[in-house]
Amino acid sequence: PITWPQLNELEKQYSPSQWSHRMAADDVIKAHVAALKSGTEKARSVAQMLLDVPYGDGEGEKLDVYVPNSSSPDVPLVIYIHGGYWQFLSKEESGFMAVPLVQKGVVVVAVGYSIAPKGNMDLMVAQVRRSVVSVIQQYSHISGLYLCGHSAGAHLAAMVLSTDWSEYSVMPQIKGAFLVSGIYDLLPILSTYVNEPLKMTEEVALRNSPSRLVPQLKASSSACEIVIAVGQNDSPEFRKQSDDYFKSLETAGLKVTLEDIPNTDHFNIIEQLVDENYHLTQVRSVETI
Ligand SMILES: N[C@@H](CC(=O)c1ccccc1NC=O)C(=O)O
Repeated sequence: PITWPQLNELEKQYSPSQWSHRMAADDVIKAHVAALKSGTEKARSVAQMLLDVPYGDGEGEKLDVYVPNSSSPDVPLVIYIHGGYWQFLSKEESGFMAVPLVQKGVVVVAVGYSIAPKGNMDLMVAQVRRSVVSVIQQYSHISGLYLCGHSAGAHLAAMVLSTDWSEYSVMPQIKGAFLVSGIYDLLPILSTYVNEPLKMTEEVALRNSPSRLVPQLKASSSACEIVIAVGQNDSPEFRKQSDDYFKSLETAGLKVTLEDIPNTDHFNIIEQLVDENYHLTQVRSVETI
């Protein structure tokens, strides 16, 4: 069980489990992990897949591909980047949203990356960027590439959109990005418990904050349709992170919308993507197909 040190106000703002209206903090995290696990088991029982496909030489550099049965080559592909504060979770419980997508003929890729303390922020950002390059090299025939990330994964997805691809062998054209309950400015978490395993310096936090890379995003991803989603019951600070990032992207002239999802918290906002009738699943399907 997770023990709660005294949290100061900022740390409480950055403790998503403290804000759920459904359950106590420990229970909401347990329920979240259980939902992700059972959803991924279900996806693995219904979809064809390729597990542990390497995208680099590093130990954690593997991804899982969930493939639709109707194998037309010209299909959309969604890369899902899991959350967990850059220190929890893995691709092993990140195939949960594959079911409604695979049924609609979409390929879903769950990316693994080296969480802290093994990995650090620079490495995780470099890994997800390389995973995207590897996917388009292997699936060059796809009709469109989409990114979806939750929480820390939304941060990493925003960093992918903000990549200067000139140092890479290909220039990914990402058609849509679905950023769910993310953190886009890393400076506020520097002084919190979240940074204990990450050990970010201010310099690291600055260069890995999507909020400071909007000009690069505009240069690399100006055609991308971006949806920023946040839960009604996310903390005020999390809601502000989404709101501020939305405003800067909008001001920069990007194609971006902000979805404020009623009756959801930081955890069930993404868990419910297993449900094809859920509002966000519908939004995402419209974006994707
Ligand atoms: N201390 C954090 C823990 C947390 O965010 C978390 C823990 C386990 C698995 C996932 C998590 N967060 C988001 O995906 C919290 O208060 O929610």
